[in-house]
Amino acid sequence: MTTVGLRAPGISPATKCNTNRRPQYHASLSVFPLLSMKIEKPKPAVQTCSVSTSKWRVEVVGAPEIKNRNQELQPAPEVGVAVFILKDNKILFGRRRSLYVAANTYGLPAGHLELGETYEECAAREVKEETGLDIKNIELLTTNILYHNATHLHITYLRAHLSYPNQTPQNIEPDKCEGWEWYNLNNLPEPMFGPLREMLRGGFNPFASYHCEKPVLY
Ligand SMILES: Nc1nc2c([nH]c(=O)n2[C@H]2C[C@H](O)[C@@H](COP(=O)(O)OP(=O)(O)OP(=O)(O)O)O2)c(=O)[nH]1
Repeated sequence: MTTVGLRAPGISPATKCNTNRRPQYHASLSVFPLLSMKIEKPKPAVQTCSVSTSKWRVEVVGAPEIKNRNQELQPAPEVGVAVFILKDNKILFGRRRSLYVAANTYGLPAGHLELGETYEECAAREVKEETGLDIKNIELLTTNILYHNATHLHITYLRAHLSYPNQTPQNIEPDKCEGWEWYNLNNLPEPMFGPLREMLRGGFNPFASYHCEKPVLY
């Protein structure tokens, strides 16, 4: 297991990320075809919930800092998404204005999950709200766990393509973002949101194929 240091702007000091996490979900029943024939899988009672299991899952360790603070704690972790929108060989980035986390850094369209939403639905909604773009082929990539001051974030990264290739991004929330631009993977904008930079500089390629399982919650 390799553990590397991670110091990210906007993220608590003395953070570390584990870049070699094992997938947390087991092989699907299709690995055992005979067995799977005998087991009648129950149908999901609720909508499928998707969880990424890629090796690029990053855990930014800072939990003690949060646990040891008795005040100002949030009642529960925040759950959100960030979306790599891919066009030809480019990715859409925007520079955030001064907000609490990720202030003044370049990042992806992102936002928090609303009650009852899947990650994919959240991705499509946040992208539309922030850029005006419609997206398709929405796929899970990985989840990062971040601790920042009193905040505990679970951010799932997805990727998607434009529904209509001629669409151009609009800066729909100018109070939050300076504007959106396409960047090549070998010419990424700086300063970039720390955990995102760690992934990309560490070799994560949002264009590549990754094996992401989609377990069903019953
Ligand atoms: N903007 C952005 N945030 C990211 C990225 N990666 C990542 O982990 N985050 C985290 C930090 C943010 O606190 C969190 C949610 O994004 P956000 O702060 O832009 O959310 P928002 O205000 O637009 O959304 P909402 O609360 O209105 O739903 O996601 C990224 O690439 N871009």
